[in-house]
Amino acid sequence: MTKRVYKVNEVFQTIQGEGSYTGTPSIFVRLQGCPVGCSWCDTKHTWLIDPALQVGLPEVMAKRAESDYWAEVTPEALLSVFSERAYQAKHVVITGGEPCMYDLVPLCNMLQQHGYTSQIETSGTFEVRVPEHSWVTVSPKINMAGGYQVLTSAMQRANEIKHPVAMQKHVDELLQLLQQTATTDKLIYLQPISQQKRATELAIASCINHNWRLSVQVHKYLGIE
Ligand SMILES: C[S@@+](CC[C@H](N)C(=O)[O-])C[C@H]1O[C@@H](n2cnc3c(N)ncnc32)[C@H](O)[C@@H]1O
Ligand SMILES: Nc1nc2[nH]cc(C(=O)O)c2c(=O)[nH]1
Ligand code: SF4
Ligand SMILES: [Mg+2]
Repeated sequence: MTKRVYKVNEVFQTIQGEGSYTGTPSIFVRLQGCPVGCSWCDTKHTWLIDPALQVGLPEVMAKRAESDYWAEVTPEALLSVFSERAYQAKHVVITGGEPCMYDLVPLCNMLQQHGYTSQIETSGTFEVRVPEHSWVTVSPKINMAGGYQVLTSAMQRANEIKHPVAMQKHVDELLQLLQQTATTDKLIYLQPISQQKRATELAIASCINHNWRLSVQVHKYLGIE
């Protein structure tokens, strides 16, 4: 039987700042662990699962800053926290770390049973184990140092593809991946890496050129989580 327990780094309510749900009040559940190793990753504190850094859910909920502490949490305990905190958002974004290291089916089904929609933010380097009703955002990490490859099945399951870019090489890699995986029917977003001016200009020009969409990490411009 699937073990219904997840290693959680943080839980918070904010506005979704990326992709097609941008602007949607959302509860973020950030899972611990990612082996992909993107040099520009903005959540490096989620990479390692250090057994010495396991704490309880109350300690995770009490965090005031990013840290690599994590807690083992069941879907039921997460729902209790949502109601204790009186969260109003009905959309739950499961991110990480790399959330697809986990079987997300029990969590997403439980959320749906309680009236929440779910969205997964994934690199597409693990099999995507989610129910059909979950919205899947694949942010492909092409030929990362760790040897991680984007799975064709993840590209096929995606509802949207959101590709971080800083250089023309990143745009070319995306074009090649879309061709290789015969991806023609997805929403495609380019997301400038770390709000750099040149990355943003490149993303704007490439979006216009290819008729893709722009995603600018709105939360970082607003200074919110
Ligand atoms: C931190 S990742 C976690 C989920 C999953 N590991 C992934 O990569 O999709 C969430 C999103 O942030 C993007 N991201 C991470 N660091 C970024 C940065 N410095 N600038 C722009 N986007 C970034 C990722 O590409 C991904 O779309
Ligand atoms: N506001 C907000 N929107 C986000 N969209 C994706 C995020 C992520 O880290 O996966 C993220 C995040 O960390 N904050
Ligand atoms: S796959 Fe996602 S969490 Fe992992 S290193 Fe890359 S951006 Fe960060
Ligand atoms: Mg983020």
